[in-house]
Amino acid sequence: MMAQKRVTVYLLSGFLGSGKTTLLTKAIDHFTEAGRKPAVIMNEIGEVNLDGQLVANEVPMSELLGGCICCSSRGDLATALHELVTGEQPDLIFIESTGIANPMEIIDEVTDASLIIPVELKAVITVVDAPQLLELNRTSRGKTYRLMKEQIRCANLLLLNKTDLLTGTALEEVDALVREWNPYATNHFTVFSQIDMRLVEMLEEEGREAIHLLDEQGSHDHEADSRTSHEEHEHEHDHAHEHGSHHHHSHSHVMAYTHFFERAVDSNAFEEFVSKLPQEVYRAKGILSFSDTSSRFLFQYAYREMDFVKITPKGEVPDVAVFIGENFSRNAVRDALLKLESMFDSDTKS
Ligand SMILES: Nc1nc2c(ncn2[C@@H]2O[C@H](COP(=O)(O)OP(=O)(O)OP(=O)(O)O)[C@@H](O)[C@H]2O)c(=O)[nH]1
Repeated sequence: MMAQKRVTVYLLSGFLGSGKTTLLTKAIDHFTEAGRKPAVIMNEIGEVNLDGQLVANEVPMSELLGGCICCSSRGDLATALHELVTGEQPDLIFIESTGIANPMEIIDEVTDASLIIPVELKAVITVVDAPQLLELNRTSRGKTYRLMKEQIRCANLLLLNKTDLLTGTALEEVDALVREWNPYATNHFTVFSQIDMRLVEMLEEEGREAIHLLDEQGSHDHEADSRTSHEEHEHEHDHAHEHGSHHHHSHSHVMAYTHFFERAVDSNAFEEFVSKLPQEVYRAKGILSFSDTSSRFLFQYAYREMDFVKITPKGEVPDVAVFIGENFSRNAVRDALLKLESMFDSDTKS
């Protein structure tokens, strides 16, 4: 069966007060004007949603208040996603996490949800409070600093925000620091989170192999999606530095690839594929039908261990697997899975 249309999910990450809500309101305006329907999941540590006041009333919004998504009971976020998708049929959903959230936990929860709800996490956008990061880097390097590092590391797109408060050399310093932590994302200096929203649109297109959106304008330099070797990255990285470019685009820093199976695959062949996953893929999960078993299985993979549990999903759930990692080739994983699917051309069980 063809996979049903998925609602794009973007995770907005960044420390307290970095400029996430400022970005969110701009993104909502942009997508609404472009004729698309955005929805929002707001997570606040406090009991009231103040940021929500800044979002236009007609934008469907789900509020998770009184705690951080990453520590609250698992399932709240999935419930919110489910309600928005079924009740509002949005085209895209922005999740604004609290500034203290560990993004990996949220990525994990959204990708878990994507196994049973038609959503797909397309990218993590992290807003960095550039002056604060610089300050912490020079002084304490404590817990906040480490959290900011986590938020930066898992981003596909990085906004180095509040640059109006920094001088030229400080900008270079913060840019170098962030690049060291995450050479694969694109960095953009921003004031009041002002960026070209086509960069956000491009993240959505990426999964569909349409990565040349901005290339048509001739203004940006993209690496091909299939470039995966470390050397090439290093080269590109150095190259970008030589030219002092702040537009280092890399599309291999994929934090999630979602594969929808069109047919059942052989269980042994699948196991072998999983055992050979590159080590950059550190997490995977899925719901699968195998050509050689009668039951469906929930598949889990973490720290190079895999696990299969028989399940009977409730409702219509497609065969799907999500791969999470840093800097792995989405194409390589996809091609290997397509090959598994075509192993038994006569077997069309789904
Ligand atoms: N000077 C300066 N202030 C900014 C910039 N971007 C945002 N701000 C201000 O910083 C404050 C926090 O911005 P928000 O967008 O609410 O930040 P947030 O990340 O959503 O904050 P939390 O929801 O508390 O995590 C607001 O007063 C913004 O007006 C910037 O580029 N420069």
